[in-house]
Amino acid sequence: MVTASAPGKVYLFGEHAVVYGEPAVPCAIELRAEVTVTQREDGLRVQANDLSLDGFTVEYDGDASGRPDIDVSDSLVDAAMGYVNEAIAQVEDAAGVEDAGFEVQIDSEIPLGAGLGSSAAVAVAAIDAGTRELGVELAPEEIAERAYRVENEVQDGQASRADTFCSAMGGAVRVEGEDCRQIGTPDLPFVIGYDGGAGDTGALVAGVRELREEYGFAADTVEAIGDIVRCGEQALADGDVAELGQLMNFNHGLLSALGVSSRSLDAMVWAARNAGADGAKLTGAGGGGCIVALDDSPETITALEYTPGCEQALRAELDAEGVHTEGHR
Ligand SMILES: Nc1ncnc2c1ncn2[C@@H]1O[C@H](COP(=O)(O)OP(=O)(O)O)[C@@H](O)[C@H]1O
Ligand SMILES: C[C@@](O)(CCOP(=O)(O)O)CC(=O)O
Ligand SMILES: [Mg+2]
Repeated sequence: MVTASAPGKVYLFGEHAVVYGEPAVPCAIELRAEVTVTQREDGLRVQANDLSLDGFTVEYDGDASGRPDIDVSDSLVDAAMGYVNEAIAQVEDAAGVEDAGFEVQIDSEIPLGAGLGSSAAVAVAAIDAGTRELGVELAPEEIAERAYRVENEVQDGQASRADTFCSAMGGAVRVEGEDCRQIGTPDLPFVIGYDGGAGDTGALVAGVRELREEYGFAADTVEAIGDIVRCGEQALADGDVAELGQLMNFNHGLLSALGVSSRSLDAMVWAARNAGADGAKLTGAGGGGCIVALDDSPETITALEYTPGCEQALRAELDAEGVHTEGHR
């Protein structure tokens, strides 16, 4: 039995545009997904207590159909189970085995589909735990690359390496295409506002792709997000938190123009700004879920808690720890 954990993340800048080769800067946060993998005689058995479909907690055996016995559409089931199933396929590929039997248990502090990278954290931790259970030890960079393949597969060939590299390595990272590196940052206190909702990453990415193909100015908007990231790198190097906040605000406006914000995300962004945060933007795919604010005032959490549509507000520290095992017996 091996347990591994990996962190979620917030995007300082660059989500969506990173899918088209622009740079992005995600930062790992101290909310983690823990995955325990145990070899078993036959088949795959998954226990995911935080994942519910149609009100049912998901627990499934990889029987002939490979599907849990619940009354929801195939596409919803595929979306829910895809990350774990593909991660196990990567484990088998890395270890050079076929049809290994596994019991997989997932315990996660990261809300699902909320832009905090739960899918990447689960994929990264599952690959680390699964390969170690088979006696294979992968470098974090290889775990990141294999977890990227998981996201790319589940998101229909539309994923960047940003979430998975960040989750595997920890800290702040810069990702541009295949160029992935860790970067230093000044002390960045984050406040997260969560509306209790979720967005469908694959569908939101596809929506941006269509806009980008249809309108030149949407393609320009994606490029402009890349320009913001390039300015942001200088602000990070200078430790200029006020400038970082300003750039986050601009980035949110451009994401909104690309159609991936929502009423509750906008409300939380404005509440944080009005309470004195240096800047605020949605994080991740959008549609619903979380905003991240660069917090300069203790009032920001309270202001968010009183914002209609906000279900939870919390402080989140940068997590320097990427994927690691919790115990190996
Ligand atoms: N605790 C969990 N247990 C099982 N699957 C999970 C868990 N957390 C995330 N996932 C998988 O990740 C998907 C959400 O990923 P995604 O839509 O990319 O949103 P995000 O990465 O922003 O949380 C879920 O539908 C599920 O397949
Ligand atoms: C929209 C995107 O840039 C980030 C998605 O993040 P999340 O899954 O919503 O946490 C997609 C990607 O980079 O693969
Ligand atoms: Mg995701």
